[in-house]
Amino acid sequence: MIEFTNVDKVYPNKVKALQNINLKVEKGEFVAIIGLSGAGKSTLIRCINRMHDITNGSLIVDGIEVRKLRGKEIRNFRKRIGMIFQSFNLVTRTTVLKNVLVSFVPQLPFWRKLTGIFAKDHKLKALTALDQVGILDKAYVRVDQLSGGQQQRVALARTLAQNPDVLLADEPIASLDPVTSKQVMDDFKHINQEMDMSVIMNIHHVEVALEYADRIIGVREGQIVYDGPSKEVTDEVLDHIYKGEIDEMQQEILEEGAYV
Ligand SMILES: Nc1ncnc2c1ncn2[C@@H]1O[C@H](COP(=O)(O)OP(=O)(O)OP(=O)(O)O)[C@@H](O)[C@H]1O
Repeated sequence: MIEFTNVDKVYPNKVKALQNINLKVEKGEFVAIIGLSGAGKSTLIRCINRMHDITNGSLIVDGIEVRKLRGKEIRNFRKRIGMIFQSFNLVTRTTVLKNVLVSFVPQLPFWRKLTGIFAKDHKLKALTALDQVGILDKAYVRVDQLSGGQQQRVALARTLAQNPDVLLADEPIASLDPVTSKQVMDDFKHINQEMDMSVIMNIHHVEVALEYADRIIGVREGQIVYDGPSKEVTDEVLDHIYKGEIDEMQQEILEEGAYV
């Protein structure tokens, strides 16, 4: 379980990215975080795995007070929290399997790091993860020969190989076409349901968020302005979350209209 209590995040440049966040996410939930660019979505997600430190309040993940972790504790904690990025972060000139195996490198003894020889059980875990996202047949293919969607699946497999409790995803479909986006979102849904893994995802595509997530969190100017089931998200709720943008769009339409 993830619990934010009165969390603020102020960056060193004094930007208040999060203000008084109160939020609980239970195991197995599929949560989408939506909101305007700059609303604080990435910051919110990145506090969970301690990529960013919170400034005030308390953030507890599976009973652990995240801000109190130090050194090795942070590394061990991060293994339990999978993170998927928009940009896949893969080594494209090598095979799919090696990219998944990379996730085990921090756990290897020095001689294995040096020789690049992976243990059998790591290979097995990596191949199982590739199977879970449906690209086992690509294990020995170079990553630069895969499509964008297949590359995102490799990134997903690399994260799954660590068997995390939670999957955080920061705009995972932002650079994908609609068909590929659907495949990747189906993967997330499948993992969420079959493996009972919580998914917390930042996403700009509102219609996709509503289709796949069970719960929507709307963020505006660093604050949660909606938290509820996807089914209950109405146009009024979306207006409230995206208020600034809609007002600006209306203004632009009106101004353009004046020139017609
Ligand atoms: N490392 C940083 N240092 C200083 N300010 C930052 C940093 N990262 C983000 N910010 C600021 O914090 C606010 C929230 O940013 P954040 O990236 O969390 O928003 P977002 O909703 O994820 O935006 P987008 O959808 O464009 O990715 C913005 O005003 C942003 O400029």
